[in-house]
Formats: sequence, C-alpha cells, structure tokens
Amino acid sequence: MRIDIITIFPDYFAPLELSLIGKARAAGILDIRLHDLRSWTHDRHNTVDDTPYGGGPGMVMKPEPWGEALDAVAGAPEPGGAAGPGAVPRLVVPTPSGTPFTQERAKRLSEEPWLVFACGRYEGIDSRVAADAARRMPVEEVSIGDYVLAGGESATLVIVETVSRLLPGVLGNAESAVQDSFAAGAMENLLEGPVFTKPARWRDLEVPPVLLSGDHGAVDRWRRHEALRKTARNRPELLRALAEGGMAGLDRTD
Ligand SMILES: COC(=O)c1ccnc(N)c1
Repeated sequence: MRIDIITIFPDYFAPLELSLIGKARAAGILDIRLHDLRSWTHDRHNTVDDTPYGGGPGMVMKPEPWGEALDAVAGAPEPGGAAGPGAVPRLVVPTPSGTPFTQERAKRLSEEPWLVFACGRYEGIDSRVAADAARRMPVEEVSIGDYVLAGGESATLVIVETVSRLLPGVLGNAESAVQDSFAAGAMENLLEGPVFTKPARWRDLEVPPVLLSGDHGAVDRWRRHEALRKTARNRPELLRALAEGGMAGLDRTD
C-alpha cells in the first residue's frame, strides 16, 4: 500500500518511522511519503491560509496550494510503484465534520492500494479543494470522534496506524487482529475482555484458572463471556447492535 500525507508539519509523522509501521516500511509492505504543503506556495511567506469569506474567527486554508499539491502527489503513479499502474488514490480528509472512523472502515481502507491524506489546520481547508479532487478520485471526510483537534495530523496518525496493522505481514503471527475489539466476525461490536500473562500469581492476584486449564473450548467461552460483560459495562449501546445482528442471524432461513 502506498500512503501519501500532505501537511504543513511533516515532522509530526516521525512516529511512523518506529515499531510495526517502521518495520513494514523497511519491508516494503508500506510506502509512506510525506509532503510539506508549503512546497506548493510561491510567495515569500509561504502562505497557506487566509481569512474566511463571510467573516468569523480563525483562518481557512487556501485552495491554490492544495490544488497544486494534489495534482503533483495524486496524479499518475510512477511506473512500478506500490500503487500499481493507472491506480487512482482515495483522498482521506480527517475532519470533525466527517463520517465516523470505525474498525470496519479501517478494514475497508486497508484493502485500497493507495491513500492520500490531506491534513487540514486552522478552521479547515477551503471546501472547493475536496470538490475539485472529487472530479478525479474518491474523497472521504473522516472523523475519529466527537471532538476537535488543532489539526488533522493526529487523526491521520490514528487512521494510518489502525489501517496499517491490518495489512498482511504487518502484525507478526503472535499478534492477530482477529481477536481485536470490534474486529469483524466473533468480536464484531464486542470489546476485548481482560488479558493476562506470567506470572500466574502477582501481588496476591491470581490469573483466572480457566486460562491455565488447557481447555480451549472453555477458554473461548470464558473470553466471550468476559467480552460481553466488558461491552455491557463500557458500551451497552454496542450490545443492542449485537442483539439486532444476532436476531437477524436467528431469523435467517437459509
Ligand atoms: C482538524 O481535524 C480535526 O480536528 C479532527 C479530524 C478528525 N477527527 C476529529 N474528531 C477531529
């Protein structure tokens, strides 16, 4: 997968050199490229923002630098690149006014060959940038939750990490995304329950004996029960979705 990130703070993405994602980049699984939006400004001050039409507080990011940046970055991929010939990227714009980012959406994005992230700051990016981009590529406005950040960079880190760990080869065999909270299948709409490792007794706290029993069926049942308990306690609204989903399954006649 190729990922391009356009931002006025490229250094914000130093963490993408580390750990799982750093290893995936070194292994060629991920091709992440950072671009400084100011490279597409032409004035002495490298201006990227201006006052909003219609008045109001704050500043809005100007369309011209973004238009030139997206033309340069999201144009035709170089031959033999990770995105493949003729690939068209999906533009992801992190914004509080976007549609919710979920594990399911991360899975869908992880199946794309090429993502381009537009990191907005200030009061946002001139809306014509997304409208113009939509003429030649799919555009998704994505929110990672109901709160406002100073810029799209933190949200982009969250999205890139969530998506990248789902790519084949990124998680070692020992770690699997299958048991993750929210993962499709058995854990869909469920939170992961408690986890334990050695020692079996620590500060007079014991590991639940079932986990030491070697009875895999009993362990699976215990884990599902604990996941249901955790979900009921922390996210009861997910249980309703689970029940509706389960009911739909029970109603099926095929
Ligand atoms: C500037 O971007 C944000 O504030 C942002 C982006 C994505 N999700 C959010 N909840 C906020």
